[in-house]
Amino acid sequence: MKAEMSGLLQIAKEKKGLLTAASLLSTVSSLLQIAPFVAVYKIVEELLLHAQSPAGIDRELITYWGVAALVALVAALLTLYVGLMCSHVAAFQILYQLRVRLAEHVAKVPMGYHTKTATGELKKVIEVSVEKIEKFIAHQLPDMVTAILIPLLMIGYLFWLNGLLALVLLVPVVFGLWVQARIFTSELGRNAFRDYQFAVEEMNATGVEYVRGMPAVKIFGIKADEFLTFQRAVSSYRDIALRITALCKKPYSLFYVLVSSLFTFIVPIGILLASGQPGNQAFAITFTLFLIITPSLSVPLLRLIYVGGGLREIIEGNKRIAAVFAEPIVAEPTAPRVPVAYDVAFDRVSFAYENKESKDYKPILQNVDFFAKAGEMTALVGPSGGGKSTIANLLLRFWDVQEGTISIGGVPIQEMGTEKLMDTVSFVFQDVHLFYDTIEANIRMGNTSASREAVIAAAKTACCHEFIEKLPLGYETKIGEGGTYLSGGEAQRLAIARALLKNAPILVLDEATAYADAENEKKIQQGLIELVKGKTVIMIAHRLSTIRAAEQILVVNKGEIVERGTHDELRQRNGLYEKMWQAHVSAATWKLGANHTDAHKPEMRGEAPANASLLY
Ligand SMILES: Nc1ncnc2c1ncn2[C@@H]1O[C@H](COP(=O)(O)OP(=O)(O)OP(=O)(O)O)[C@@H](O)[C@H]1O
Repeated sequence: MKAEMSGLLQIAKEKKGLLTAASLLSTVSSLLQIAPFVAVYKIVEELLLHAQSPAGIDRELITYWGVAALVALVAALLTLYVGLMCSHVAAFQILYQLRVRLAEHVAKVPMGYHTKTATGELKKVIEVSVEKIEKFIAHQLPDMVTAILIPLLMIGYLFWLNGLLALVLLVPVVFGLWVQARIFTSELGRNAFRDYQFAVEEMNATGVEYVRGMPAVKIFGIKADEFLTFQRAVSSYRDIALRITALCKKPYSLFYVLVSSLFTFIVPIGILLASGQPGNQAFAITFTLFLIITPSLSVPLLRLIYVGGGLREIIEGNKRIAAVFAEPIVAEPTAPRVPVAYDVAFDRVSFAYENKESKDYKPILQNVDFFAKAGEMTALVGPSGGGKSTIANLLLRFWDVQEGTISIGGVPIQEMGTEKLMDTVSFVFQDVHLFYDTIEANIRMGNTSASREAVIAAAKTACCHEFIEKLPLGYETKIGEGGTYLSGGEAQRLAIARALLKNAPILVLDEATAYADAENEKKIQQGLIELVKGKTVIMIAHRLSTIRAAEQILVVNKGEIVERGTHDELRQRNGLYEKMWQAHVSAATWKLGANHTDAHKPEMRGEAPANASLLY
C-alpha cells in the first residue's frame, strides 16, 4: 500500500504549493464549519442558564454568537470555494503534465512495446486512469480532508465537553469504520476492486471499439448482443458488480445503520445519566448540544466511505501509470556520434521478435548483410512475410537487433542518438497516418520550423496543392472535420510532401503506390521522383516494375538475402527474382478474356509493360 501510494504522492508533489493551499483551506473550512455548533452551544447555554428568569438573558451575547455563526458559515463556504479552485487548478495542471510525459515516454520505448494488447492498455491508462487522478485531486482530496477532519474535530470537542457521552458516540463509529476498512484492505476486497476497475475499463474500451467498427457491424449484420467481445465485457462487468455488491452489502449496511443512527445510542444513555442527576443544569446543556451535533456527524462519515472507494480506484490507476513509466526506453548513447556520410550498412544482422506475453522469441532475420551506397537506390523485394519491412524498421531502431550491426556512414545507429537518427531517415509508409489536425499541420510534421511557403512548395512538388486548394478551407482544413476525408492516394501524396519537407538524406519507402489507381499512381510517382533525388533510398517493392532501375536489388526470402544484383543481372540468374518478374509481368498484362499466349506483346518478350517504371 505504501509503495502504491508513493507513486501517487510523487505525482502530487508536482503541484505541492497548490495542493498544500487546497488542503489548508479545506482544513480551515472544516474548522469554521464546527464554529456554528459552538455558537449554538453558547446560545443554548445562555438560554438554559436563564430559563427561570428570561430577563437576565444577555441579548448582546446571543447576537454576538449568532453573528459569529453566520460569519463562520460564510467564511467556511468561501474557504471551501477557494480551496476547490486550488485543487482543480492543480488537478488539471497535473493531468496535462502527466499526459504529456506519458506521451513522451511511450514515444521513447522500443516499438516492441506497442503490441495490440499494450496499445489497448495504454489507451485505458491515458483515457481512464489519468482522468481518475483529476477526480481524486480536484474533488476527493479536499473531500477527504473534510471527511476526516470534521468528525475528528467534532468528536474531540464532544470529548472536551463530556468524555462518557462522547465515548458512546465513538464506539459505534469506530466499529462501523473497522468493518468497512476490513473490506477495503482484505485480499478478497482488494482483488474485487481491482477486477471491478478492469471490468469498467474493458467495457468502455470494447464499447468504443464496437462503435468504431460500425461499418463492419453493418456490413456483416452483427447485432449488439452478437458482438461477442463487447457482450463479454458487459457480462463480466455485471458479474463483478454483483460480486462487489455481495461482498459489501453486509458491512456497508452495518456501517450505514450504525453511523446514521448515532442518535439511538446517545439518547437512552443521556437520559439515563440525566435521570441520575436531575439538578445538573450543566449536564442538560451539554446533552442538548450532543443532540444537536450527533446528526451532523453522519454526513462526513458517510462521505468517508465514498472517498475510500475513490482512493482504492486511484491507487489501482496509479499502479498502471507507474507500470507505463517503468517500461524501459530505448538506450541513448552518452556521447552521440554524428555520421558524415549517408550510406547504410547491415553487417550480419540477425533479429527475432519478442512475444511480450509468452516471452518467446520468433526468429525473423538471419545474417542479413548488405551495403546501400549513398545517393543510390537499394530495393528490397521478395515473397510476403520474408522480412522486408522488418529490415526497414530496424534501420529506425524500432527494435534493436540481437546480432550484427546496422550503421549509417560507418556509425552504428545505437551510437547516433534517436533524435539524430530520426532527422537522418525519412519514411513513407504504405498506410499513411494522418492526424486530426489541419492539412498544413499534417505536412509540417516533416519539419515543424518550415515556413508556410515551404509547406506549399512541398505540397506542389508532391502533387497535392491542387486538391488541397479545392478543400473548403484549403491548407487550414481539418482532416476528419465536417466530412473532410482524403482518398488513399491523396493521403499518400500528403505523406510524400511531409517527407519532402523533412528532406532527410536517407529515405525508406514502403512501396507507396501499391494501392493507388492509374491516375493517382502517376501523381504519386511524380512526387517520388523529386523526393528520391540525391538520397540514399531503400525501397520495399511489391510491384517489381517500380524498381527496375535500382542500383541494387536484394531478394529477401524467409529472413535471408537469397539473391542480389541489378534487374538485368538477377533476370539472367534465372532464380527467384526471375520467377517473380515473370509473375509480375503476366499479372500486369492479364485481362479478362485476353489471349495470354500473345507473343507479340512486349511483356512476353521479357520487356516491362509501357507504364511499368515511372520512377526511373
Ligand atoms: N511486430 C511483430 N511482432 C511479431 N512478429 C512480427 C511483427 N511484425 C512482423 N512480424 C512477423 O515477421 C515476419 C516478417 O514480416 P515483415 O512484415 O517484415 O515481412 P514483409 O516481407 O515485409 O512482408 P509483406 O511483403 O507482406 O509486407 C512475418 O512472419 C510477420 O508475421
